[in-house]
Amino acid sequence: MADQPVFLSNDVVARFLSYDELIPRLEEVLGKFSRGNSSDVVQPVRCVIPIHNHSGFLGLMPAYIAHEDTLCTKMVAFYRREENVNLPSTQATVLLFNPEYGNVTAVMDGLDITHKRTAAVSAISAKVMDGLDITHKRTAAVSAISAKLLMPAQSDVLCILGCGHQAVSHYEIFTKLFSFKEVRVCSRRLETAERFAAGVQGPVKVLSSAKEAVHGADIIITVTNSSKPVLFGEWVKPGAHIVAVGACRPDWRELDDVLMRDAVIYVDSREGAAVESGDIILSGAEVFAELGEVLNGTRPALRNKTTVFKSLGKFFPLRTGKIRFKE
Ligand SMILES: NC(=O)C1=CN([C@@H]2O[C@H](COP(=O)(O)OP(=O)(O)OC[C@H]3O[C@@H](n4cnc5c(N)ncnc54)[C@H](O)[C@@H]3O)[C@@H](O)[C@H]2O)C=CC1
Ligand SMILES: O=C(O)C1=NCCCC1
Repeated sequence: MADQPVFLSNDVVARFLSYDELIPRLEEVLGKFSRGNSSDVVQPVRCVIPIHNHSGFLGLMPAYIAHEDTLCTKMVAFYRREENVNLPSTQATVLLFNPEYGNVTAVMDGLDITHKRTAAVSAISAKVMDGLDITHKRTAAVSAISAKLLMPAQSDVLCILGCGHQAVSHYEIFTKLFSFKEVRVCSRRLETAERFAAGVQGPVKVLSSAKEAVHGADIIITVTNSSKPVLFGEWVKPGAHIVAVGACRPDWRELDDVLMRDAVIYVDSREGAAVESGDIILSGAEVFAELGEVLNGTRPALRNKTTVFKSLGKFFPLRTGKIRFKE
């Protein structure tokens, strides 16, 4: 008879999630996923149901990695919240299974508990920064992989549009991995951007207009919960790299048609993009490659062109070998 599953709170999970380990791990899984032989890394397009009464969605994200026998699923609820609503914008839980017996061995908090309590109003508290969770770290790490592959060789200016939770993890990893001369932020409300700037550890310039914020930027990260474009092709410096993290529903946008038409489009999963990305579906843009294909060397990284990485969220890097459970 199997033991009860263990519960791993965010602070325990966080100990296993250093960016130094996350990045190579995610590169490995992204590459395997894109190999075409789907029997090794199996990750179907997530199943998402609307939570009509609360303007939210629940996504189920199962994954099996055959060569290391890892079976898990993430369950994520996400909402488009107004900033003054004291409710979380994302909640996530990860279940880890014994693949042979099918029993659950671990339940992992996918979001920091402090974050859950304080989200929205004091979203960018120092505590959130200390306890960045699976969802925030994984998403930012994949974005950093896209930047490693696709941002211009000389990238001096980083701009982040949106100043919520993902902005924090993206700021953290991008300033850790790369050296920018200037980091700019802009959010829907000036006070949110100012609170962000006061909370992060490092220099950042707050701008009140997105157009001014992105002017001349070499890399632009959109981490908003907007359903309408926040970034327009005519503002973007030719050759820039855009990491588009929000707009994970087929009728939501962050990028306009001009940008989607003029840029070379990379995704985490072609299949997922065709079903979930409003920026791709509604603009009719063609996907050029998956990040995994670039990592595998089967598609090129066109660094000299304007590139967009449309992130949708996949590939959580759990490995049972790292955490030992009694079964
Ligand atoms: N691609 C992926 O793997 C993942 C995507 N997401 C998505 O990323 C987005 C951001 O997530 P969180 O940071 O957790 O959300 P959040 O709710 O904490 O922050 C959203 C931010 O966007 C800003 N914003 C909204 N409209 C804007 C506009 N027009 N211009 C500038 N800023 C604007 C808000 O002011 C807020 O600061 C959400 O859409 C979320 O669903 C979240 C997790 C993973
Ligand atoms: O991968 C995730 O986690 C999420 N993806 C899209 C929306 C919210 C969370």
